[in-house]
Order: sequence, then structure tokens, then C-alpha cells
Amino acid sequence: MTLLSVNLNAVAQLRNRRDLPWPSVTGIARIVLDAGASGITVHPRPDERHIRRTDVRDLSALLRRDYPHAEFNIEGYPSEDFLQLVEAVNPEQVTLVPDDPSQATSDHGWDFVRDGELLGSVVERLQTATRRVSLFCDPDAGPSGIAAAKATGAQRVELFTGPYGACFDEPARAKEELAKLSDTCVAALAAGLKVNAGHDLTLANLPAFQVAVPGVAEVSIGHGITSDALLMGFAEAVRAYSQALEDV
Ligand SMILES: CC(=O)[C@@H](O)[C@H](O)COP(=O)(O)O
Ligand SMILES: NCC(=O)COP(=O)(O)O
Repeated sequence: MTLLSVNLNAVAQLRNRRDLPWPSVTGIARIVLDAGASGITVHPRPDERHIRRTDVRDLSALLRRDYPHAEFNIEGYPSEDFLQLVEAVNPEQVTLVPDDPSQATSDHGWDFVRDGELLGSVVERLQTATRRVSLFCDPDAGPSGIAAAKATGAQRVELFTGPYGACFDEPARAKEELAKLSDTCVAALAAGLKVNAGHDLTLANLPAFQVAVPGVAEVSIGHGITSDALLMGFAEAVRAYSQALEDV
């Protein structure tokens, strides 16, 4: 079964609109884990526009104390600051992403051949018996990219599903994107790597992805699930507020 790790970046971004502690990132993490998700993902960015360093520490404390079986996955570019945060918090998984600090969101995977030396040294530093490293991977990395990813020593790759999500409503293009993801997934599994996936996965595009790309260990989903949580929960919230007004 593919595990679900819920990304809380969007929740933190909503919280950061005001100098208020809600929606609470740890509070939503509790709801997510109580509802059956297997883990929490965050991607703290250097400008702290959504997840703050304090959120990373608070989430880690919550998981350790109340959800010892949940997995904490921290994503980011391996700057010295990021590496020190990971070492301090010691999550179960670190996903290295080749993001420039000015990027709006993640939009590509690593060039494993060009960046192999950097990645190898980071993997050596971060990967332990209890902490695995996963590398963000373009859908068309293919067997040669996967061989270079494997050579870094990382235990997993995370397939970048953004291009698939972006063209899901154009069946011919979506089929092409799924074929690339499938080829890369097959190559990774054959090389002995486990495979994660994420970016722009939604309730609508997930089933076709699962059929076309079997064997994925974990998906991390944030934007889509947060949007659906609003859609599924807004009517209930309005009823509660209306009731509060009627009660006076
Ligand atoms: C690594 C990745 O796939 C991204 O989805 C990322 O975690 C999302 O980051 P933002 O929430 O900052 O767009
Ligand atoms: N690694 C992908 C992730 O954590 C969430 O991406 P998205 O669902 O917010 O696009």
C-alpha cells in the first residue's frame, strides 16, 4: 500500500497571514494523523514564508511525544542551515530538492550526474540507521539518471509529479507523463531504490497515477489536500457559525 504523508506548507501559509497562532500547524497535524495519514511533510524555505523553523521543531516534538509511529519528512535544498536543522530534529526522512531560494515552488528534480558529488557528501552526512535520504527526481530521469542517483547512496527517490498534475485534463499529454514516471519508477525499483512521489497530486489525478505507476512507497500531498479540506469543511464551519449567532 502507498503511504500518505500530508504536507502542511499551505496550512502554515494561511496561518502566516496574520500574527496569530491559527490555524495551528501542530493542531492540523494531529487531525491529519488521527485521520490515518502515515506522516507529515514540511518544506521549510529560507524566507519562512510558510513553515518556520519553530514549526519544524514543534512538529518533531509532537510526533515524538504523541505519534511515535508517524514519519516526519523534511524537504529542502541542502544548505548548511538546512542540514543543521535536520540534524537537530532528526526526522525519519529528508528529501533533498534542488530549489533556488527565490523559486515560487519546486519545479524540477536533481541532475544526478552533475550534482552527484554534492549529493553523495550530503547523503553520507545525513543518512543514518534511522534517517533515510530521498532525492527529488525528474519524471524523465530514466535508467541513466537513476544509476547516478543510486551511486549517491540515497535510499529513495521522489518522483516529481508536477508535469503530470499540470496536464491531467489533457488525456494524451497525461498519458505521456505517466509513461515517463512509470519508466523512471521501474528503473528505480530495479536499482533497489524505493520510490516516493509528489507535487500537484490530487484526489482526481491520484487514481490514474497509482494504476500507471505501481510500487510507490509514499506520496506527499499538500496543496490539493488542503484545498479539498476547505471544500469539504466550509459548509460545516458556516453551519457552526450560523448556529452560534442563533444561540444568542
Ligand atoms: C518538493 C516538492 O515537491 C514540493 O511540492 C514542495 O514540498 C512544495 O513546496 P511549496 O509548498 O513551497 O510549494
Ligand atoms: N513532495 C511534494 C509535497 O510535499 C507536496 O506537494 P503539493 O501537493 O503541495 O504540490
